[in-house]
Amino acid sequence: MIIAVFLTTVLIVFLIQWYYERKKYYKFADLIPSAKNYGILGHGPHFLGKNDEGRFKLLHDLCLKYNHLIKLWLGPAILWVLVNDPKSIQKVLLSPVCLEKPFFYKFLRLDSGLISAKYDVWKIHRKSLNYSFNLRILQTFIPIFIENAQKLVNDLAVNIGKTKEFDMLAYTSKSALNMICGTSFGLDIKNITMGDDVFHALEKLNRAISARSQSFFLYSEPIYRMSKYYRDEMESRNVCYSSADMIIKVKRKALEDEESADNNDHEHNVDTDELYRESLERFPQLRSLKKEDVIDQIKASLQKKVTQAGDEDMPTRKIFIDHVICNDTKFTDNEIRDHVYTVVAAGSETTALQTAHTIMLLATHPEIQERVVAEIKDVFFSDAVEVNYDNLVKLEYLERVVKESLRLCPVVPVIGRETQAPIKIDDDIEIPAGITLLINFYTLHRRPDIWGDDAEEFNPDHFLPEHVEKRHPYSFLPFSGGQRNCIGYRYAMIALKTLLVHLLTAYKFSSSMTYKDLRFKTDINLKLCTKHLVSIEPRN
Ligand code: HEM
Repeated sequence: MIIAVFLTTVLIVFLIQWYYERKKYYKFADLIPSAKNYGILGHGPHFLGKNDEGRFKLLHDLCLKYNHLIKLWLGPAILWVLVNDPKSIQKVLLSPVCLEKPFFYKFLRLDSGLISAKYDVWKIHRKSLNYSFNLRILQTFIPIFIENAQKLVNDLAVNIGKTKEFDMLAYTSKSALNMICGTSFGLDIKNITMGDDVFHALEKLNRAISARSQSFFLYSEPIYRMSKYYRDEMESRNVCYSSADMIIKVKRKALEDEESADNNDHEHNVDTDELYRESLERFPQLRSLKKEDVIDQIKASLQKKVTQAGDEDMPTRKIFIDHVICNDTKFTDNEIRDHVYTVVAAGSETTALQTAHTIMLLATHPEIQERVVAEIKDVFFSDAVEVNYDNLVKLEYLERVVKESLRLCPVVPVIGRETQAPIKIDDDIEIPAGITLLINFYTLHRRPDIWGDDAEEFNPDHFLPEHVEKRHPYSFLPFSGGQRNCIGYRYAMIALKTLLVHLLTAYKFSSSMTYKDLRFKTDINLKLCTKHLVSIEPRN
């Protein structure tokens, strides 16, 4: 009895102390506005009973209304601060104390993948992987983008003349996955057994992770493990991991074969007797050494020269997979797997969705579609004009169309950061360490005070240079900003433009849907609530 009273008293004292400490720590939050707070339930009841679309819309409306900062309590203990205006967003994204990702990125279970890695791991890996995304490497990908774009055009041909509309995303998804395999892994998807199964596994995995991040109760690992989502996640993860492992195995073998072929060539091509004679002529002092020793020295120095030449060239030479598995990076097997999986997950669905969203915008705006096509015809006026980087840069209107699509449909609509030290957002508010900050790009891109009265309209002229220069540079952030921005942003822009040039040259896209029918929801990425329904007619 005495023990029970004692333990209860200790627990009560502990809870009171915890409550006051927490109150003191979160005092800053009193200065941040919010919608009605339901005490111990926080702001949860606002979101209750809403579907994915409703929750996303509510978040958008709240961020528009509280256009500087807004707080959201998820129950009594979890606080999120949404940072909404370009000036504050710039402060956060450029701050060295906001490079950490919040707890929910752990749900991805990719400890070394760039998206979710802890800051200390991320900074080493990002520096190393930047090499694989430099412009010189990306330009060498254009033939692979073209090959995939032509295949996409051919695949779509079955829909010519059909009255029933088809789902554009189903086609772009496979194409984007093939592109990543071809470019980042140097693989031809036909030669490996990665296809529909990986594609469906990635979708299922995204659904499970997204369901977890949107349900406060599933944050607890033991509770989540009892849910259907956990089983789905593990099943899909196995499929993705075995494909990643296979990619690594195939590439390791190819690199080993290449290396031994190089060595053999090298040994076969070198006439050591000839070199021995030459060396003795140039360096008579070598005559005092044994012939075998001299030849060994010659071979060693030749090998060194080959390696050094390779190293000099290293930053521009290696595609992603060769870079992560080569010995220079010293990545462990688990790290390599996380990187491979991250690039598939981060690079394929984003490119697929953005292409499909852009096609929907053009299908619902025929006059803009015709203007892009006219520009493409101007630049590629004959079959002899190549689709290469320089010619893609000439497509200024297409560039504005792609940017407008990224503005209205940023496929990564919301990101998170965690403060590692206090950060002053404005004169009144200093946010302490350990707080989760969210940035909602979808809302930022639709603020009428930044984009004007036609903020909700699809108007590529929002990106005319005279309009761009009047806006705050952090008003448009589809690829995020600062050091932890999207490593693949140039890749994505080149891939998108190459796909669109081929699609729009081959077909005229139309849809029975109107622009107003395009409603959005988010799981991890920004999705349409409906399918991307279009029909096509061949262009001549
Ligand atoms: C339209 C296409 C794309 C969009 C809109 C996009 C957007 C973004 C955004 C907003 C982030 C920041 C995420 C965060 O902080 O939580 C990000 C990160 C990342 N993206 Fe992309 N992305 C696209 C395509 C790609 C492609 C094609 C690749 C790879 C080939 C890629 C690889 C990555 C990686 C690895 C990160 C993590 C970077 C880091 O933290 O260092 N993305 N992306």
